[in-house]
Amino acid sequence: MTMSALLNQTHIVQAYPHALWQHLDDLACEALYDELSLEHKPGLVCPSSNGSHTDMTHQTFIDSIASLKGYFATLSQFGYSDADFETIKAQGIYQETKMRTATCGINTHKGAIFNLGFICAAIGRCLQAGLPLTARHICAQLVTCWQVDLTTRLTRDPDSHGQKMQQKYGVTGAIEMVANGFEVIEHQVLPCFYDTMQRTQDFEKASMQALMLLISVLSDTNIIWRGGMVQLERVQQLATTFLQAGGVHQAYWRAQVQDIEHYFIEHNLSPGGSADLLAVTIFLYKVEHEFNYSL
Ligand SMILES: CC(C)(COP(=O)(O)OP(=O)(O)OC[C@H]1O[C@@H](n2cnc3c(N)ncnc32)[C@H](O[C@H]2O[C@H](COP(=O)(O)OP(=O)(O)OP(=O)(O)O)[C@@H](O)[C@H]2O)[C@@H]1O)[C@@H](O)C(=O)NCCC(=O)NCCS
Ligand SMILES: Nc1ncnc2[nH]cnc12
Repeated sequence: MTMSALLNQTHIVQAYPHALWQHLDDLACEALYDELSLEHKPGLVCPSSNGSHTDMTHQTFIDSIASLKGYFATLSQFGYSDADFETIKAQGIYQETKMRTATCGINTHKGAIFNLGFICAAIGRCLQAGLPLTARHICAQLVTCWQVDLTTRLTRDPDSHGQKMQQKYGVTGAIEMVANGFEVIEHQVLPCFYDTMQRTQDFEKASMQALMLLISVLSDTNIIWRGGMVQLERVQQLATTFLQAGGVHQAYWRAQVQDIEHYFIEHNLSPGGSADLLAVTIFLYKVEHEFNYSL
């Protein structure tokens, strides 16, 4: 980021704070919408398919995203004003209740409320500290400000699917992902997204390549919940094979993605954690892009 862009960023937060929080809120909701709009996501809800889900549709997700509007602005402001961990947590819990009201009780974006919420709080911290809004700085702020709180002060629900899978198989899940500052996104998935964008200029391809990379490396507790470790390893292998063969850079990549999609549906699997982290990747891309080049 150039010095003039950094000055602009500081100037904007001081001169137009509400416009900035609103802009971040819009970008986060857009990222969720981009994730939802991507077709042929294996096992996930897409515009033309409910994937492996019987209780939610594309409209359920649209309603869910609508219920999230404003939350990301609030979390960014909380980060900027150095709100304490309990305040951030209470807002996340409140937002989960709003989401469930909007979706008639269905869990659409529980993971995203947590992941993207903390990313926004970290963006607020960066703005307060005068740091450029890059993935590196945002992820570093997360670790510095909240790693200890996340690992020691967040009450774990022994009945959640994620915690049950951690107890049973010793895998890490959503809490560790945030507490470790989204290491896998900063160092692998976001660079993969940029690389694919640069090579193809195609947002759909970049999103699919990033999603497949996420599926290949993540201990996605949604997959484990429905299919155990055996299915987690199988789908990680399917995604790895796809990427090693060239991923979306192959001529017939769509046919291969559809084969993977069929496998997920046949085995009733859904990579909900990977979907959330695709939205996080897209959001970081949008933030880096907007704040480094547009201001
Ligand atoms: C802090 C919590 C997120 C605690 O999480 P916990 O460890 O208790 O696990 P879960 O409650 O099971 O939820 C975690 C959600 O995170 C996503 N996820 C899964 N694996 C990973 C991973 N490795 N890394 C990051 N994120 C991951 C995933 O969310 C998505 O899937 C949900 C849809 O799933 P669906 O297939 O419908 O599954 P279910 O309805 O659960 O079951 P079936 O249909 O299969 O029967 C959807 O939410 C996606 O977003 C996991 O679900 C949090 O629970 C918590 O404590 N919240 C309270 C608020 C709070 O403290 N907030 C902090 C401040 S913001
Ligand atoms: N598109 C999607 N389908 C199912 N679960 C999800 N969790 C987050 N996004 C999802």
